[in-house]
Amino acid sequence: MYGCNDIGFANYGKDWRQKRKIFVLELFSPKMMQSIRLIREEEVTKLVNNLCEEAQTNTSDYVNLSDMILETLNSIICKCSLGCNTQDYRYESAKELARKVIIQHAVVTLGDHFPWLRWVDVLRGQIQEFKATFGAMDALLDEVITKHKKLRREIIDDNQSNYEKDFVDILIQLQEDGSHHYELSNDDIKAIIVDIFVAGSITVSMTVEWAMAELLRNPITLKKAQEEVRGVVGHKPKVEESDIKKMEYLKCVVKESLRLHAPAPFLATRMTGTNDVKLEGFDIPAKTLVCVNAWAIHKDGECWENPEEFIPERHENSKVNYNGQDSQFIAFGFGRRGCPGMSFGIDSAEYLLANLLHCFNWKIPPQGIDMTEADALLSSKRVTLHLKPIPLSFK
Ligand code: HEM
Repeated sequence: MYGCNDIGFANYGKDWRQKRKIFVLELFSPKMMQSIRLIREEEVTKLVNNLCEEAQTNTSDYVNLSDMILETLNSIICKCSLGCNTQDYRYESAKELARKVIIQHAVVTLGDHFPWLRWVDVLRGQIQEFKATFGAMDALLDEVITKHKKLRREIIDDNQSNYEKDFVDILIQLQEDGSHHYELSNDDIKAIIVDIFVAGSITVSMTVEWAMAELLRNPITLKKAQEEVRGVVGHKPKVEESDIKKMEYLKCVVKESLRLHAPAPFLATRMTGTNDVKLEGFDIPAKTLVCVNAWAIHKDGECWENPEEFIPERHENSKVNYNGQDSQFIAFGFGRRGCPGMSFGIDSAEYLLANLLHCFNWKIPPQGIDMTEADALLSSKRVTLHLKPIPLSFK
């Protein structure tokens, strides 16, 4: 999309550096993180309320928790990016399109492996489907940018400086001010927003989904995590963001979920430098494209004891952290290409999981939980997670 003019698919260079700088310094600045936190709290409260309602109205049914978590993340990302409220028709279309873009990004077609067989993808209608989704997303974002620019002019004319900005507002402001000595086109703005849609919601929702699945299969671990969360939150009906820093075990649960089920199993491909290198007995010629398999590294018996087992305790007092400096744990990648949405991703996963553990007890369906991974670019669950929520009373 947009000629790979985004962050995730762009080659190294000035363009990529500038966009990444904008992403980190402007969109996820400490000030923006504050308004993102409020949006997150609002959407997670909505999820908790919906689950309570489901539990009361459909007493015999198991809810599709995977879908409900993804819906919550999509709402958070759409609100942060476009700022539209739930009454706005664009909000629903944006959420639906974001869902389609995510699914289609993860599809590997025959033509991706064998470019001369691209015509088969055309015959199957896949290319037309991708183009239709891209066209609809592009048109929607054009409309969003036009409306935001109009509103911005009215706000400037009225001398109001203190209005709540979303990501599109910030990008338009940078475009008009020429900040960072960089000319941001409308296509650049759209490409950055699509990156956030694609990378921001499914990765986090998969982390929470796998964590819930693992916990429900490990009752002792579940009990330990729930006792910690409930001990910290007490009789309050929901978890506050500030509670999370006291939940050491919950943090280990999220980390272990990311180890065992890294949402992005393959990192961005890298090219080795201009010299040949020798690594672990292998000769790697200069300028070789290298594909790093985080999934395999996270399950390597030389790095991890009982690598296939879900053991959050292994992270207690461990020096291995998220920043990719320890090559055995690279869920967010490493180096200059490492994930710029890491803090947002971890905070969101921890906050969502804490609320699910605090507000409900959970029941597994009679057929159990299928832990098979889907065969795709993202290691999602092949079968969505269905559970029955049993709400707790905090009166
Ligand atoms: C649990 C959540 C997440 C995980 C596990 C994750 C994982 C990753 C990984 C493995 C990469 C490739 C890094 C590399 O090759 O070294 C990446 C890149 C990226 N991620 Fe994330 N991510 C998460 C959340 C997010 C969020 C919330 C956003 C945005 C809101 C985001 C935006 C990006 C972008 C833009 C890139 C491309 C960076 C570049 O190429 O310079 N990610 N992510």
